This record gives sequence, C-alpha cells and structure tokens, in this order.
Amino acid sequence: MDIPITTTEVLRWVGRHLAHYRWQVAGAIVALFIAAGAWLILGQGIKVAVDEGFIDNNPSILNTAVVAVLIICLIASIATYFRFYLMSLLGERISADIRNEVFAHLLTLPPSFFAKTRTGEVISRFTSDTTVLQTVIGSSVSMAVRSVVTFIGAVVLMAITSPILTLCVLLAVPGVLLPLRILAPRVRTYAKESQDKIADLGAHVDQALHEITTVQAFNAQSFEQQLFKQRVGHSLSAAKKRIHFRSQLIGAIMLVSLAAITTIAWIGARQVFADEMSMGELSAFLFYAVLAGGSVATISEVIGDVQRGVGASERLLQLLHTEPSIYSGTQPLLQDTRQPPTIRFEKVTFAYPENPVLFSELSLIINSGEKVALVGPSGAGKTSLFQLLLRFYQPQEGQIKIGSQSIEQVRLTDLRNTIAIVTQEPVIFATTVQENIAYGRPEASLAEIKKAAKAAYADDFIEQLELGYDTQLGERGVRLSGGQRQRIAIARAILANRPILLLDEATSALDARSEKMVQHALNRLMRGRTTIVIAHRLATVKHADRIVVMEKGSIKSSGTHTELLEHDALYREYAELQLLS
Ligand SMILES: Nc1ncnc2c1ncn2[C@@H]1O[C@H](COP(=O)(O)OP(=O)(O)OP(=O)(O)O)[C@@H](O)[C@H]1O
Repeated sequence: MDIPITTTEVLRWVGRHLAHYRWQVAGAIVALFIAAGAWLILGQGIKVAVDEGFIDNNPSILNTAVVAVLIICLIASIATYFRFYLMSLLGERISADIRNEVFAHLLTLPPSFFAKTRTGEVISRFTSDTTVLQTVIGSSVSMAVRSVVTFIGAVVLMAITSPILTLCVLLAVPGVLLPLRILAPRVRTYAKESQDKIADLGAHVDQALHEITTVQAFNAQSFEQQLFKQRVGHSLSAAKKRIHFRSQLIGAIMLVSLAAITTIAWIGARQVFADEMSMGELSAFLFYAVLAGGSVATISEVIGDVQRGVGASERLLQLLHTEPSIYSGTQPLLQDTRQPPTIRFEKVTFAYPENPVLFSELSLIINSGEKVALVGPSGAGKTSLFQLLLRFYQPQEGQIKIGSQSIEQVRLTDLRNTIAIVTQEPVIFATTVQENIAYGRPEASLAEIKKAAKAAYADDFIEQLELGYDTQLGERGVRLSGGQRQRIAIARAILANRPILLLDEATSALDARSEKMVQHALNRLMRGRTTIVIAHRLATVKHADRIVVMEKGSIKSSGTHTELLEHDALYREYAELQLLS
C-alpha cells in the first residue's frame, strides 16, 4: 500500500472536497477578514488614544477611543464566532465525506487486498486519520489562515507607521524561516510514523478481540498484553520524536520573534527620544509587531498540525489509490429464466499473487441444473474454483463462461447476482435474524423471509427466540448454535434465489437431528439450480449427479459415487478417510 503521494495531490484532493462547500468557505473567509481587520484597526485606536488622549492630556478623546475599541472588539468577537463555527462544521463535513469516500472504495477492493493488509490497520486509517483531518481543517487551517492574514495586515500597517522599523522586522524573518525549514519536515515524518504505529495498535486490538475465545482458552492474555505493551511503546517513542521536534520548532520561533520585538522596541524608543517618531506611533507599531509575532508563533504551532494532516491525507489517499485490480465487464448477463446456466472452465491457468501455479489449463463443464460435488484433499484447489467463478481473482490464462458469455465481459454485479454462496463457516452479521436472511435481497417482505426460513428448517427455532425475527444475533452470531447458523445461511441463499449455487459444506459435525435438518434444507436449496458443492459428507456425494476428484490443482477423475469407488483409488481412499467418518 506504499503508493507515493505528493503534497500537490493532497492539496488537490482536499480542495476538491472544500469546493463542495464553497459558500461556507467564502463565509468563513469573510468572517476571518472582518475579525483580522478589526484587530488591525485597534492599533490605530491605540495610536489616537496615546497621542491625542494621553500625551495631549485630552480625556474626552480618551473616552471616545475606549468606546471605539469596545465596538471594534465586539465586531471582532462576532466575526470570530462565525469563522470558528463555519470552519469547525467544515472540518466535520469534510471528514464525513472522506469517510464515505474511503469506505465506498474499500468495498470495491478484492479479497486479495485484504489478504495482504490487516483489517485493523485499515480501520485505524479510517478512524484516526479522518479525525486528524477533521481537527486540521476545522481548527488548525483556520488558525493558520487567520494568522497569515493578520501577519500581512500587521506588516503593511507597520510599514505605513515606520518604514525603517519595518525593515528591521523583515530582517528577522529569515531567522524564523530557518527553524521552520529544518524542523517542519521532521515533524511531518514522525507524525506519519506515529500514525502508522497507532494503526499497528488498532490491528493488534482487532485481532486479539476478534479471537478472544482462543486467547482466553490458551491463557494467552499476558502474552497478548506483553506484545501490545511493546507496540504501545513503539507508538509512544514515535510520538516522543514528533513532540521533540515540534517543541523545538515552537521554542525556536518564539525566541527569534521575541528577540526581534525587543530589539525593535529598543530602536523605536531611541527614535522617540530623538523626536523622529511619536509615542502613539511607537505604541501602535509595537502593537502590530506583537500581533505579527503572535501570528508567526501560531503559524509555527499549527504548522505541525497541518503536517500531521498532510500525513493523514497521504495515508488515506494511498487507500483510495489502491486499484481494485478486478474490473467489471460491460455486458449484461444474458439469462435464460427457464433453466439455470451452464458453467465452463476452459483451460484455466491460475496462480495466487506471489504463489506457484495452482491450476494449469484446467477444464471443467457443469451442465445446466447439474449438481457437481468436488472432493479431494485439503489444498487441492476446490475453494479456489469458487473464488475464480466469483471473480475475486483473475486467471492468468483461459476463461470461465456462464452460458455463452465469458465472465470477464459480464458486469460484475450481474455475475454475482446469479450466484448464491453458502460458506463453510456460515457468516452471520451483528443484526436481526430478519436482516441476516434478507442480506442478499434487502427489499424482501417479512412473509418471503419467513417462507425462506421455513424452507431452510429455521423457522421453528427462530420463532422460539425472544423477539422472533427481530432478535439481534450478536457479533458473528455468537448467540446461535452451529446448525442454527448454517440454516440461517441456507435461508439467506434460498431467499436470494439465484440460479447458481456454490456450497462449501461445513466440516464440523452436527448432532444427528441438526445434521438431518441441514441436509433437508440443502436439498431444497439445490433444487432447480446449477450447483457446485465442496463435499465433506457421504450423503452429499451420493446425491450428486457427478463427483469431481481434485488433487494439487488438477482434476484426477469424475463420475458417480459407485463408478469412482470401483475405478479410482484416490477417491476410495478419500471416501474411506473423510467421507465415511
Ligand atoms: N488467498 C490466497 N493466497 C495465496 N494462496 C492461497 C490463497 N488461498 C488459497 N491458497 C493456496 O491455494 C491452494 C488451494 O487452496 P484451496 O483453498 O482452493 O484448497 P481447498 O481444496 O479448498 O482446501 P480445503 O479443503 O482445505 O479448504 C492451497 O495451497 C492454498 O495454500
């Protein structure tokens, strides 16, 4: 996932998101200018108050000046309210948009991406990086822009008040830029590193909690704790480095700006003594100098945040720039509604990424409505056939056809809409029974859902749950037994009603009664569909129209159960060892 991202790309991306809210941005900028302008005018108020109020001993001018200052403060405060409100909201909105954009993209990435990336890490990028961006856009950027505007305004007014002193101030500018140039890139590097380490933490927590029963059963809590502690240590030391450089940056800039202001005050005071400048002008000048110095300090402080924001954006853009690698075809799938389709694997050669060749010119035809059982030792490539048919992976050579169409040319949604899959470990989502069954057809009515549940022999136990079809099933269906989970998954496939069925039979043994019900449910599910089943039970192979024996990525033989028992030694061995158990 280490795709290089340039700062220009980051700015363009954030700019594109900002453009959606251009009126809000414009409002914030107007508010920002009003607030900054008000502060700058304040300096003129000070000048009048000092020169004409104090020095000329004129209390009425002093009173007017104070009232004017209060009005200016009120205007500045109201404008600040709007700037803050609009910018904070902008931060929230843009991070929400970015979350949606990244999640939508993640859903398009194929299983090969998730096979090499830890989900915990992806989740961390998602949550913590978007939160960083939210803070940066919502507060840091607005502070930085405010400070830049104030700085420019202050310098202009300083130049009007005293060009010579302004020249002295500008001489101090390189002194400020130098630490910025040296230290800011380091802050950015370590900010990125510390975010990476936090992603590691996320991945670790995700794995440990996901597999909590194994962790506890093996008494591995202290082992996990130790590992986690180490990772927390790594993230802390990356953060320490970031903080180290950031503190140096703030300290150095503060030193340079305060030293510059003191020197200028000293030069200015000498000018006042020499009658080259009025007291009011010096006061106003110093006010502007402090304002400018303060702005530079703020910029240096938030520049670290902005660097963090750029780092976070880079990481999010890396996710967004990860290509799906499987592209949808453009043709609609031509379907004969009267009969289920034929599936053809034609001279398919395939290797998983960075793996040796698994299938070499493999050919297999599954006829319309046929029920084919795949058997063979572990690692023979049975599941991989499913993965190819669903286009989770792409064969290097050869093609797979549904009916007369190559699946590469067919729209991906159409292809997957014709296939229902029941996996070995039934997948249950942390939601209600009803939503679990309707997963492949969310628009299904309750009556249809119940009908599917009945056909899957699941209705009885569902009705006995405390809230029936509205019962929440908990994460990964922890509240159901193995057989119940399987029947929910079968009900889902029945409701989805797709002409091709891919079934990976569970290896885990169920008690005789559950087993029988699951078998009945499966038989009903297979009726009228083209079915490929990875078989682990004798009953399944006996009922299959044809059995295909696989070994090390190739098809060894095929035939009915009796034929194979008679002629095929591998099948005989396999049947004795696995299927008859
Ligand atoms: N995502 C993957 N990346 C790399 N190699 C993989 C991947 N999935 C499977 N393999 C490899 O491909 C080979 C075939 O695996 P496959 O899962 O298709 O076998 P199988 O016959 O279904 O086995 P089982 O009955 O144990 O599930 C194995 O050697 C396996 O290690």
